[in-house]
Amino acid sequence: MSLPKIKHVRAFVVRGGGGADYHDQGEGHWIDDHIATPMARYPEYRASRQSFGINVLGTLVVELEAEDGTIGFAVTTGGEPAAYIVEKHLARFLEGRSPYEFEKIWDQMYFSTQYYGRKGLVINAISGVDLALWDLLGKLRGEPVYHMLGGAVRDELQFYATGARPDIAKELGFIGGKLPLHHGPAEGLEGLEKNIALLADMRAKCGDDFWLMYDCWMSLDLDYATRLAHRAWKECGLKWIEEALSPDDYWGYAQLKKNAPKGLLVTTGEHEATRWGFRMLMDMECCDIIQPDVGWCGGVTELTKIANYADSKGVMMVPHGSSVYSYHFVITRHNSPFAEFLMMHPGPTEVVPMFAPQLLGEPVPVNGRIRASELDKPGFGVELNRDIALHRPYSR
Ligand SMILES: C[C@H](O)[C@H](O)[C@@H](O)[C@@H](O)C(=O)O
Ligand SMILES: [Mg+2]
Repeated sequence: MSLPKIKHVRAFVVRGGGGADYHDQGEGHWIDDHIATPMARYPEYRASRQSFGINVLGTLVVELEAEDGTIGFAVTTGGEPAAYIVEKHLARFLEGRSPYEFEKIWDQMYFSTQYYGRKGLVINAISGVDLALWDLLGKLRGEPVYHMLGGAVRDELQFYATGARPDIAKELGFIGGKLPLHHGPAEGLEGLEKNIALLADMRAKCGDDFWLMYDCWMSLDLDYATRLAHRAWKECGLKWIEEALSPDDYWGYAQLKKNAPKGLLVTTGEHEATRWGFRMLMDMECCDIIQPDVGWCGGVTELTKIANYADSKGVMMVPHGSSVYSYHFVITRHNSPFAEFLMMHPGPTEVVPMFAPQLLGEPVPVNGRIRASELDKPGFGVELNRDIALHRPYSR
């Protein structure tokens, strides 16, 4: 069965914030409210992650048009530099090729950029192209991506919620709430006590059975992470400590996993990339759960390799919140028993689509769940909102 070949590759950026670069939010949003980061050692960059540029890249939209006019697309984080890489470097490996050649296309995109890529922005760009390719495949075949990945292993997805209000997440039916950590080592013991006090307050509001997690966004050192882990677990029943250390500190994570109290899970991976990076995390026994972002780790083609290796080692794989791009994957995996939902409402006091306004038809959890049948649309089941300000900086 042959399919129309890929005719055009286009890379757009979106002006006006929000969307796939979900840290690009307005004033007063919980996601930019004094959250601990590696830059918090500089007081001038402590109050807001936007102050040091967390939102500097912006959204990348990759669009693939087949010979018959069918379009597949995807969004991820990358903005103009990623658009340059797509148009000037990666497009040559797609135009004139069959969408079925996603393995060879991925291989050529990765190894042709290896001399300057391997992680970060380049792999974000490759991920965006790969996701658009899977969307195009599904649109051409009239199949949802999850069918092409092997079909659902359960009837529904269940979600934990990331945001500043786990108490509200519980009322909305989520299975857990992941809080952003607010204070890192630069704020000393006083900051640690504030971290514990906030968690204790949420534990009192949520009761003993509701999962509570801390997301540390790479902000800690091993000693602080060890102390936080023990106190948060013992005093507040923390379920997991996430991304405590620098993604490059595999040795630190391996030691943190040894230091952590039995019963507390150590998780990381959203800023890791490719099968090789995740093999390092798993072979060095750095964590209990790997958390790749399918828009940053290499796309579906690479996440399949990462997830299979995790499955063979008995490691859970719960992707970092990436909307439909992770939902279609998680529903097909036994070692992905639940998924993340990033609460993009400013409070957050209500459930709103993650990649709004860019995606039309984006499903959202109801009572903390999305039924597999809601994903039964071709490709990733969403359409690009063409009323937004799309700009193609490197048109050819
Ligand atoms: C809430 C965290 O600080 C990040 O903003 C979040 O995007 C990421 O770490 C996550 O796990 O959702
Ligand atoms: Mg995280």
